[in-house]
Formats: sequence, structure tokens, C-alpha cells
Amino acid sequence: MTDKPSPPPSSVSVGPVSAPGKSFLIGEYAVLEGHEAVVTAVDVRAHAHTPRDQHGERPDPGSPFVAAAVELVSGWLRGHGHEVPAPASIPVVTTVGFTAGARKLGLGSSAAVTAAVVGWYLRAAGLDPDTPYVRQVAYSIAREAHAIAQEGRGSGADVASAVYGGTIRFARDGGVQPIELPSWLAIGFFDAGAPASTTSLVKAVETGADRDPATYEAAIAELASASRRFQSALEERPATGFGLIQEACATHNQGLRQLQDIAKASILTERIETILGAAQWAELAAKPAGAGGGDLVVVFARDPALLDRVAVELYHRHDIALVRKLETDAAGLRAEPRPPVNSRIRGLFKRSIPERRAAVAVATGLEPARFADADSGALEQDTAEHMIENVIGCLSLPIGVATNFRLNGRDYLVPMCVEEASVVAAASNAAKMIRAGGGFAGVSDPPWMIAQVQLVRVGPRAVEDVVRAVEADKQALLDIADDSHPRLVARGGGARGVEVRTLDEDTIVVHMLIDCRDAMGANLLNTVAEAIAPRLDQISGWRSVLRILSNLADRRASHVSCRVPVSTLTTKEIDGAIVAKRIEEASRFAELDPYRATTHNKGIMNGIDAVVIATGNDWRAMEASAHAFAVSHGRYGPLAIWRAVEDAEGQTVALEGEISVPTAVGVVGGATRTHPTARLALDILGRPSGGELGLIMAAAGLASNLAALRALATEGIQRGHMSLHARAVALAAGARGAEVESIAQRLIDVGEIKPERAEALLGQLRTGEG
Ligand SMILES: CC(C)(COP(=O)([O-])OP(=O)([O-])OC[C@H]1O[C@@H](n2cnc3c(N)ncnc32)[C@H](O)[C@@H]1OP(=O)([O-])[O-])[C@@H](O)C(=O)NCCC(=O)NCCSC(=O)C[C@@](C)(O)CC(=O)[O-]
Ligand SMILES: NC(=O)C1=CN([C@@H]2O[C@H](COP(=O)(O)OP(=O)(O)OC[C@H]3O[C@@H](n4cnc5c(N)ncnc54)[C@H](O)[C@@H]3O)[C@@H](O)[C@H]2O)C=CC1
Repeated sequence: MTDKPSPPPSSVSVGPVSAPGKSFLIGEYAVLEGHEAVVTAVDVRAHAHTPRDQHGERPDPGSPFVAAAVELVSGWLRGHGHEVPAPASIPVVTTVGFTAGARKLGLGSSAAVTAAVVGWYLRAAGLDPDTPYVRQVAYSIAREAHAIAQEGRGSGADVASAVYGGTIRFARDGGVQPIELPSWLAIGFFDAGAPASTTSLVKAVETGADRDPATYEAAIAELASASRRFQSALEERPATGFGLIQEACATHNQGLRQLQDIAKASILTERIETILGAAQWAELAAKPAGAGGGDLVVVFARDPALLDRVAVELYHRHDIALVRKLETDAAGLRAEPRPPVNSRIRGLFKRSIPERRAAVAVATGLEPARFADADSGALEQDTAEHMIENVIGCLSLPIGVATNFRLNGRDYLVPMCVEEASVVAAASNAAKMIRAGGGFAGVSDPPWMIAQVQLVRVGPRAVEDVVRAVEADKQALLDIADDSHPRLVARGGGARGVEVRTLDEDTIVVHMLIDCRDAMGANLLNTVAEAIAPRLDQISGWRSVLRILSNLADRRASHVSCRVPVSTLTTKEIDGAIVAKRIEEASRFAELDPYRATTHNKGIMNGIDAVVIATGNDWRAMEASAHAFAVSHGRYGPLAIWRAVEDAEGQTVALEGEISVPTAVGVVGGATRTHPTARLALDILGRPSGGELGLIMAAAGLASNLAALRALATEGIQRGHMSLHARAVALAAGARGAEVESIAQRLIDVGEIKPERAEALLGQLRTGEG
């Protein structure tokens, strides 16, 4: 780390710079006493970038971290003969990924902000933040700035992680050493449900240490030994290494319990204990990631599939979610080609199509030329000819983008393909309200699909006997399934389980659970079903009949929730608290009545199907799955429900909504890559994984539902929906070009949005009578 800086270039360019968040893997508290901690950078990033006018982005010079970073880095640049950007050009820092909804997760946002701002100024002076020397400079400036802003508290490990990235061994006075995590180690983070205050926990522990220094020292010794054991585990082969990690976590938690006793503060909360218990039951290792009291729990496994199992168990039994896509070992401070997507584009609908394309290009960083893939002729006949049979042409449908979506701390402009007016407007409208409450939070089940093989009786062998024979043969069936898809296994997917169901005394069905990663999986699963059938015939003595996937993808649901502050629900006439109550009543109507639930779900599918179609996915599969899921409690019910939330005084303060819906969708396979517009849609979404795409669809469904219910529970659906539908009525009546808006407006004005009225008005307009 001793390279000399390259001389600054003559022209100063200010590109974005990002820095990652962090999580402690081990060594918390002990690090404050000079022992080593292991900290990994997580791929949730603070981005410092020039404000973009179209999004109304504004810097926050009042933040103590920004202010301290600007002051120190400017001083360093001046002192080293570099040009300093003008005081007015402070960057914006985007940190939305550090929260779940409006709640912080303890991922070290302040250190990442400080590092990103320092990096941005260094980059502005022509220094590349990816080089060792500049990183070293950035680290010393950011560490000092962070300490000033934090008034000297903290270990500094978060700043080191934000600058250097990867996984580091950190000691307060012993420098920063990169270490490598072994490839056999899978790491997941669970949401401990409440924000923790590290500062107040550390204070409570200090007070406890004064009261009982002997216990404190014993606890620190435990925590330090846990850290050493963890570090030695990383050098070992999987079996020994994982055993050491389990011991390290158990010792660490023991140390935390001792600290908890002396501090008289809740470090291992009830929810944290639940997660630790579930991990222990599954023979995994777990500990709080950080000081405890809330935030996150880190779980270690030797196999990602075991992590998925614990995730499913915790989510379905305790409503505890694996925090999405939190990748470890993330890159440190780095220059970015473009700022992160911002989906807040006020009044996008008031612009022309070319202006909208330009705005979406700015927001997503895509080349403006890419939008030719959304032209109606983008699907060439040659390609269409190979997609289906007996092709005679193509049916074009409009594709729009819904604005305002923020999900799990990331912004998305959501492509929606639909023939119905007001769907895109409604989704954008509701996403804007949901954004005011921190956005959507979601978790997806692992991408497990079910392949079914039906077996029917041949001969006298009893059904119970056949079931036993199949159950005894599970391992061989799993192996055959994996052998039929070696590439899927190489990607981390593959067979996860075998289930046997007796349908009647002459029929059983064998379910193979397959993790199909980023594919919808239909063809993958059908191959598995056909591959295992001969083995089933052989061991059962019965005969296999159908071998096909099940479209009831109930193991592969997306669960999305949101919390909307009542103030954003207020309409011209009705207070938001009343609107929240009415939306809850509307939800209860759907919960009680299948006739209403069907319409409620139609409104949800407005959003979901539009994204399914835009991204080239199979909407028949999505529809079949959603409605079968909706009836899983024995009666057809709503996919999303809403409740008004009251504070301690009984005042309605928010509206909470949640949706669970199977999302058997892919980002590979099917038409997702063959259709140019579907490819563009996936690019606009930032090339999500299959699970992430499922969450986006569920969020679009939840937003569509909220918009419709809010309209229905207040002014009625007709004003908003019909005023947008008026354009379609005008078009159907024969209006063209400027006539369309003119006739639509007249229809709205006369309050009669009907085809015959449109025809009459068009006639008048053309003869000059109107
Ligand atoms: C139609 C709105 C949005 C008007 O709503 P509004 O209050 O007049 O809108 P606004 O002018 O105050 O704008 C608010 C935001 O809405 C969006 N917005 C506003 N106008 C547009 C537009 N033209 N194009 C695109 N986006 C639009 C846009 O995001 C805008 O904010 P911005 O981001 O610009 O700062 C509202 O009345 C609404 O949400 N209505 C619900 C409509 C709906 O649900 N349609 C679905 C079809 S009906 C159906 O199929 C299902 C149903 C109803 O049967 C389901 C059920 O029964 O549950
Ligand atoms: N009942 C149903 O729903 C049925 C649906 N279908 C159709 O099947 C198609 C979907 O089947 P799929 O098997 O998804 O597509 P597919 O047959 O195109 O297969 C996906 C391919 O992508 C590869 N792949 C590359 N990267 C991957 C990754 N990250 N994760 C997973 N796989 C990856 C896999 O090796 C696999 O061969 C859709 O077109 C659907 O309409 C077909 C039969 C029945």
C-alpha cells in the first residue's frame, strides 16, 4: 500500500463513487479491548454522486459525516496541491439499501457515507479510489472524519471495511489485514426485527464492567477466544472448519450472555434467541452480527440449501426473514460508471415518449439507443417465426414503466405490459405512497418447484408398502434428479427433497423438490420427472403415468409488505386515518367473501401480470398458481390483506399491507432472452435474479391493490380509471392524433365515457360543430 498517486489530469471529472456496508462476522466487544475482529463488507452500498435534476436530488451538507468528510478531504487535497471542487458541488449520497422499510439494519451506513464522500472528492481530483495508495489516503481521512462526527466512539472497523472491502481482520491498533473466506462457507443474515443502538449497549456494558470487572474480563476472554477459533476455522477443510465455527459461535454467544447479565440490557433478545435456536436445530452456527439487541443475526452453513431450509422454517413459523441478497466479501471503495437507479420521476406521464425514454435512460444508466427494443416492430418476424408455430404476425401491446418503486432498499423502474388504461398510473401512484413509508420490504422463498410423478397400482402390492419403498429410496431419487441436470447443480440448484403423497389406494404421487435457481423451471422439472420415473416403476412395482411439474408453486412464494403513513393516504375530502380504516374494511370484505376476493385479486393481477408479460414470463402459469394459492386455506381468499395500525393512544398512524403469492418466474429460459423487449425490460430492472423479479412482481401486485382499494374506499373507481380509459374509448370511436386527447377531455367533461358519446363528439369535432 505504498504506490505514489498518479498526477491529476488536466480536466476534472466527477463520477460516482460507492462504498459498501459491513457486518461483523466475529469479535464484537472484544475489538474494543484491542482483540481482533473479522469484518466482511456487504454489498449494500452508499453512492456519492452528482445530484440529478430530474429526480430532485439534493445533497445533505448538514450531515455530520458529510460535513467532516468534506472538510478533511478538502484540506488534504489542498495540502497536496490538488484542485478542490467548489463548495457548492457537494455530492448527494444515496444509502437506501441500508434499511428494511424505514428501519436501519446496522450495516454501517455512516462509515460508508463518510468513505464514499471522501472517495468522491479524491476521484474529482483525478485520483482513482481503486488503487492501494488512494485507498490508504481515503482510509486515514475517512477514519478521522468518522471519529470526529461520532465524537470518538466506535472501533473504526466499519470505516476499514467501507474502504478496503472484502473480509478483513481488524484490530484497533493492529492495522487491517485482508483474509479469505473459504468457498465452502455459506453466510446468511436474518432480520432480528428491531433497530439496535450499539452506542447505548456499549455504554451499558461499560457500566456493567465497572460494577463487575471480573465477569467483564471473563466475558471478553470468551469473545476473544471465539474470534481466534473462528479465524483458525477459515484455514481448515470443511468438516473440521465448520465444527470450529460452531464452537466459536457457541463461545461467542456465551460471552454475550455474560455481558448481558452485567449490563442488565437485552443483548440476546427473544427474537435473536429464536434464530439461534432454529440454526442450532438445523446444526448450523449463528450469532448476532454486531452488538446484539436487534439488527441482524449472521448464520453460517456448509451448504446453501441448509441455509434455505432454516430460512423457510423461520419465515413460516416465526415470521423472521432472511435479509435479501446481502452478499459478503463485497468490493471496497470504488468508482462507479453511473449512479444507482432512482425511480422517483415526478410527472413522467406528462412527457412525450422520446422524453420518457430519455428520462428512463438517465435514471437507469441504459444507452438511449436501447429503447428501440421497445418499438412495436422490435420483435422481428424471423424471431417470431421460431417462437411459436404457424406464425402469421405479432400482436403489439403497450409497455410502460411504473415509477416510485423502492423495494428492499433499491429503486426500480418497473416495466409493465398491459392493454388496460390506469394500471400503470395506479401502480405508480400507490408506489409513491408506499415509498413515503420506506418502500416495500420483501423476502422470497428459495426457488423450489415441484415435479410430480403419478404412480398407479399394477398388481397386488399395497399402497402403504409402495410408499415405504419410495421413501426408503429417497437418496437414489435425489441423485438421479441431480444427474439429469449437472449444470443446474453447478449453479447451486438441484434436488432438495422427495415427498410421497397417497391420493387413494390405487394412486400415489411422488414430488421431487427442485431448486431451479433463476429459471421458471418447467422444462427443467419435466426432465427430472421423466428421469426418475423408470426408477420409481422399478422400486414400486406400480406404473408411472404423468410426469410433469406442478404449477402450484407454493414453495416458491414471494412475500412483500409495506407500511404507509396515514398522511399520504389523505384525499381532498377524507382524512388519511379514515382512509386507512376503510381500506382495512375493504380487505376484510375480501377475506370474508370469495366474490369480492376474486375482484380484489384481479386488481392484484393487474400489476403482477403486467410485469410477467413485460419480462417474457409465462402468465398462464402465474395465473394458475396464484388462484390455486388463494384457495389454499379451503376457501378462495385475497392474496393481499391490509390493516390500519394504531399507536398507544389509539390513533390510526399507518396502514400495513402484505402479500404472499407464488412467483414461478425466471430471468433465463422461456421468452425472457429471445424477445428483445423482454430483454430490455429486464435491463431496465437492472438484471434481477429470479427471486428478486418475483419480489418486484409481488410489489407491483400489492401497489395495484392499494391504488384500487384507496379509490374504491373514497371517491370510487370511476374518476381515476375512467378518465384514463376515456382515451381508449376515443381511440375505439375512430379518433386519431390530437383528436384523441380532445375527445377524451370532452368525454370527461360531460361525465359520460361511452363509445356512442365519443362517436357523436368526434362527428361534431370533424364537422367543426364541437
Ligand atoms: C388514476 C389515478 C392514479 C389518478 O390519481 P390522482 O390522485 O388523480 O393522481 P395525481 O395527479 O395526484 O398523481 C399521483 C401519482 O399517480 C401517478 N399518476 C397519476 N396520473 C397518472 C397518469 N396519467 N399516468 C401515469 N401515472 C399517473 C403518478 O405517479 C403521480 O405522481 P408523480 O409520480 O407523477 O409525482 C388514481 O385515481 C388511482 O390510482 N386509481 C386507481 C385506478 C385503478 O386501480 N385502476 C385499475 C383498473 S380497475 C381494476 O381493474 C381493478 C378493480 C378496481 O376492480 C380491483 C378491485 O376492485 O379491487
Ligand atoms: N406447466 C407449465 O407451466 C409448462 C411450462 N412450460 C414452459 O417452459 C418454459 C420455462 O421452462 P424453463 O425450464 O425455466 O426454461 P428452459 O427450458 O428454457 O430452461 C432454462 C435453462 O437455462 C439454463 N440456465 C442458465 N442460467 C441459469 C440459472 N442462473 N438458473 C437456472 N437455469 C439456468 C438451465 O440450464 C436450463 O437449461 C416457459 O416457456 C414455460 O412457458 C413448458 C411446459 C409446461
